[in-house]
Amino acid sequence: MKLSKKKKNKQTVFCFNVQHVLPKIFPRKPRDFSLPNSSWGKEMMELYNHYNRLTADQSVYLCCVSSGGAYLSKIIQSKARLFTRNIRDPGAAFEYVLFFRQDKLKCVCIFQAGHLLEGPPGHVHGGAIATMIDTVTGTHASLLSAPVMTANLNVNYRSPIPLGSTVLIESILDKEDGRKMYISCRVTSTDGSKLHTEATGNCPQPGESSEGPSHL
Ligand SMILES: CCCCCCCCCC(=O)SCCNC(=O)CCNC(=O)[C@H](O)C(C)(C)COP(=O)(O)OP(=O)(O)OC[C@H]1O[C@@H](n2cnc3c(N)ncnc32)[C@H](O)[C@@H]1OP(=O)(O)O
Repeated sequence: MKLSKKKKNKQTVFCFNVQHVLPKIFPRKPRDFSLPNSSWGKEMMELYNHYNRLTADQSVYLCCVSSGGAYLSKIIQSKARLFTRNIRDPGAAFEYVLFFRQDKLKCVCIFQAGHLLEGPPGHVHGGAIATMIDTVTGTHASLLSAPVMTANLNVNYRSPIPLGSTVLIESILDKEDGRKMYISCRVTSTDGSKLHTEATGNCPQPGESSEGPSHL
């Protein structure tokens, strides 16, 4: 898989952009969702600025995963959106920005959970948390190797995440075994003092005979 690095708004951007990689499959114009918007709270902005500064030394990259697409019918293709980016109202759902720390082979995601992600009253839905974990681990494994599919994801919810709050989602590579990447992930408060969720996942590159995204 080809990844490109480019300078953008003084950031070094690790452009994990399906539009760039797969122009035939994802033909629509990409849109960058990783830039700050008016919905971002103070914590989200401070953390973004912190990691953004680190991009200057080229060991940290901002990962832009923007609009997606589909390889099915033209109708689906024209309507498809990357799940985590499909609600256009800023701040309503998944506000996140993902950085890849090449120095530590680690991904750090700053995630602000919007009001449409409610599960238990006042707190974030477990499926929304798993979605973000899957996004981080899947992107991480793909950056380290080639496009992967999540085969297995184990999630342990340790403490609820208040709706509207900002959390850190950090993933590390535990083990690589052939085309399987074992990634673990922790969701914590931004100061790291509170553990919200832990997860482990196995993300293999699909085999040639797989129905998975050999198209990726
Ligand atoms: C580009 C934008 C990116 C944005 C980031 C978003 C990331 C989102 C990630 C996802 O949500 S992916 C969608 C959810 N996942 C799926 O739909 C996957 C469905 N499953 C499959 O397509 C296939 O089962 C899969 C590609 C995962 C594997 O099929 P293959 O035919 O390629 O391989 P195979 O079945 O031989 O398994 C490969 C290895 O993985 C192991 N494996 C397979 N399924 C497993 C499982 N469930 N648990 C543990 N290990 C598993 C399997 O044992 C084997 O180990 P060994 O090589 O040691 O023999």
